[in-house]
Amino acid sequence: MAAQIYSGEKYASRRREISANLAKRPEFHDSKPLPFMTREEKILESSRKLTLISKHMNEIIDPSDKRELYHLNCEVLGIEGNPMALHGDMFIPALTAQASDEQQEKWLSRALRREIIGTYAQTELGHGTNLRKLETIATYDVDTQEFVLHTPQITALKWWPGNLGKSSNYAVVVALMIIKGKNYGPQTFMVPLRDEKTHQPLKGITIGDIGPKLAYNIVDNGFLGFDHYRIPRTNLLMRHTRVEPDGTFVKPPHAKINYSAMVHVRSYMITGQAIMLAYALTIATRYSSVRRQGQIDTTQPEVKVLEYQTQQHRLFPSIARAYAFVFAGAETVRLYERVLQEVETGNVSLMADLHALTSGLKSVVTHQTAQGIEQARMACGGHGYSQASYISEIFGVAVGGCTYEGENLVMLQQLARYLVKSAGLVQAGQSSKLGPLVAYLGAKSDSTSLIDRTPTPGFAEYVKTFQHIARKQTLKAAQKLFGFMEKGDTREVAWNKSTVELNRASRLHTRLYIVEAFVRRVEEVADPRLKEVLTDLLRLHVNYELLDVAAYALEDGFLSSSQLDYIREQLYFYLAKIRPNAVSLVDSWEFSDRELRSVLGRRDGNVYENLFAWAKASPLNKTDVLPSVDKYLKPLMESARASKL
Ligand SMILES: CC/C=C\C/C=C\C/C=C\C/C=C\C=C\C(=O)SCCNC(=O)CCNC(=O)[C@H](O)C(C)(C)COP(=O)(O)OP(=O)(O)OC[C@H]1O[C@@H](n2cnc3c(N)ncnc32)[C@H](O)[C@@H]1OP(=O)(O)O
Ligand SMILES: Cc1cc2nc3c(=O)[nH]c(=O)nc-3n(C[C@H](O)[C@H](O)[C@H](O)COP(=O)(O)OP(=O)(O)OC[C@H]3O[C@@H](n4cnc5c(N)ncnc54)[C@H](O)[C@@H]3O)c2cc1C
Repeated sequence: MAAQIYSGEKYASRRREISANLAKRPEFHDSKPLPFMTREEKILESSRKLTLISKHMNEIIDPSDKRELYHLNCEVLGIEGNPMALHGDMFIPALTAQASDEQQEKWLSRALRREIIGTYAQTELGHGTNLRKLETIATYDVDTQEFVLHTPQITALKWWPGNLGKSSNYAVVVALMIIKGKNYGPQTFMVPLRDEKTHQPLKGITIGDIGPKLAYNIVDNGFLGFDHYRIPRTNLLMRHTRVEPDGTFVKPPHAKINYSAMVHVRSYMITGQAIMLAYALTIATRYSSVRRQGQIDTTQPEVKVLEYQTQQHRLFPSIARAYAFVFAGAETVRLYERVLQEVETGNVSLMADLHALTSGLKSVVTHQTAQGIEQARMACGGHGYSQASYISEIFGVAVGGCTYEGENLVMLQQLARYLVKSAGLVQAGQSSKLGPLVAYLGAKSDSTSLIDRTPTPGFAEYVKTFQHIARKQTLKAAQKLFGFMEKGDTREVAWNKSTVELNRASRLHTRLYIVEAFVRRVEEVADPRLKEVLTDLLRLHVNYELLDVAAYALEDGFLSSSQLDYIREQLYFYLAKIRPNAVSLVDSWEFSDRELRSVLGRRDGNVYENLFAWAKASPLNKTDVLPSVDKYLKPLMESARASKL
């Protein structure tokens, strides 16, 4: 099963080897539990381990293999980030996709050798979503052939970029490019921020950390201001866009080609989110198979809480989603790598499809992941609320994904733009022009769903039902938009009046895609035992997801209430059927205890002993009497006692 999750036996077994190798190297382990450290201690500890990784990486992994590096980072550095997180996630991808060969020789090679540390500085105090209204300006000075970077007002301060505050000495900065008074929109520049020897900020740069966040606090998200700060013309990233010495602008082959670093993260983060969801479910499912509370049969001992149907309903559909997301994530990464290669040859035809797909997936997956993690925390009762479970940190990191790389409701609208265009083609009788991701929009629905109308409905009946729902909502939302426009609204006003419906269409389209990705993967599985378990999980998934969106199919009679009853019964049947395999389904992700960092979710199942040992190690228990008691509480009680006398 691990080979299914990790798209092949090779990487699955490499993960095991890497974990086994690290188990023998105590210097790579957390020196104490992360929840017992201050933010400063965590940053120090993470930097220590980062240095070790840089020194010994070649002994443990093939550093050219992104997935091996990812696993090494998960084991050693964990999810709370590290001082070079953005260096790998965005700085290097931005240089790879946007720097010219010459620029890559100058900077990318140094970045890859970790001679310099970089980040991606785009978002500002006043603007994150609307990139066209960024306020940092890069004005071209033809005389000196330099760009002058400037922060004209407080809202133009860069704000949020990861590792900007304290760790990075370079950044790919996004600024509005002005040449001879003309605004050429957001462009990307390579900008030195700190002296390479002293790490002091360079003259003209104001820089620092933005302070603690909900989670992800090892990362020093930062602020950055420029005071007429000059960089050479050749620091504009010029793989696709160019500015000649005389200020002539040479257009890229696609207007949004400079957004590639964002598309990179959106493509990869689907898998990252699936893994965080699986972390939380591993913890909660293991704990639920140890925790005993209450009885189902009063003549029998107390049961494991995993026997309760409500507990299964709380956890198992999310287990299915974690599998679905990791399968969909593998597809987005493949498409991203393909598009990256095609763009190199000047073919930008798939950029819009990739953008639409990743915008929708990013939004749906992060939202459902956060929901699933929070349910997993609640499924652990009181102990879920303790940081010993580590689920609160997993939640905090994962839920950030709803905001970063494009706020979810905004990104759903990006997909909606694509869907509306596709609906326009259908309306114009040009369905043959629809791309493969939306070809179903041009098909005709059956009059009713065939679920429950054939002896054992296959996945095709479910897929057709999801297609019907997504198609109906897309065409309806597009019709609403077109209707407002016909009545005289501008497109923008009409769009704003239709966005709740449009975003619904985007979610339904994306959920259909996720179901299809799951079906595609299960169909490929050859091993019959594995296929049976995955088929059960997929059946749980399709029934659960369909129930969740059934209102759309009930309202036009595509599904009847008796079919809905059938779907509910199927769901309950598969909850029970999956129960014996539940722990194996989470164990199949093969997370080591070190990677999971959860006292509650350890493989040995000694929950109570481990919790007690953890509590005893809490910094507060170092002394029996805290200074706060000596200083305040004792005098308070003493004076209360004295006044009573
Ligand atoms: C490897 C990593 C693995 C795991 C990660 C795990 C953890 C990560 C941990 C922490 C976080 C790390 C980093 C976080 C970083 C950041 O957050 S960086 C900042 C990200 N910011 C955003 O995402 C901003 C969101 N806004 C936008 O993207 C854009 O402004 C916009 C909303 C898309 C609108 O852009 P714009 O105004 O320029 O465009 P429109 O006029 O609305 O649209 C014009 C047409 O362009 C098309 N378009 C837009 N973007 C793209 C694209 N990227 N590719 C292709 N096409 C694009 C758009 O669809 C329109 O097309 P049309 O409909 O045909 O006109
Ligand atoms: C953990 C974390 C890490 C980050 N790392 C980086 C980084 O490394 N580099 C970087 O540059 N940035 C980074 N960011 C910033 C992040 O990308 C932005 O916060 C994000 O893109 C959202 O933009 P915003 O903050 O401007 O939100 P806003 O756009 O202000 O959103 C506020 C509300 O307005 C709504 N809204 C906005 N526009 C529209 C619209 N057109 N239609 C309908 N509703 C709208 C949103 O849906 C939301 O409800 C990070 C953020 C976080 C939380």
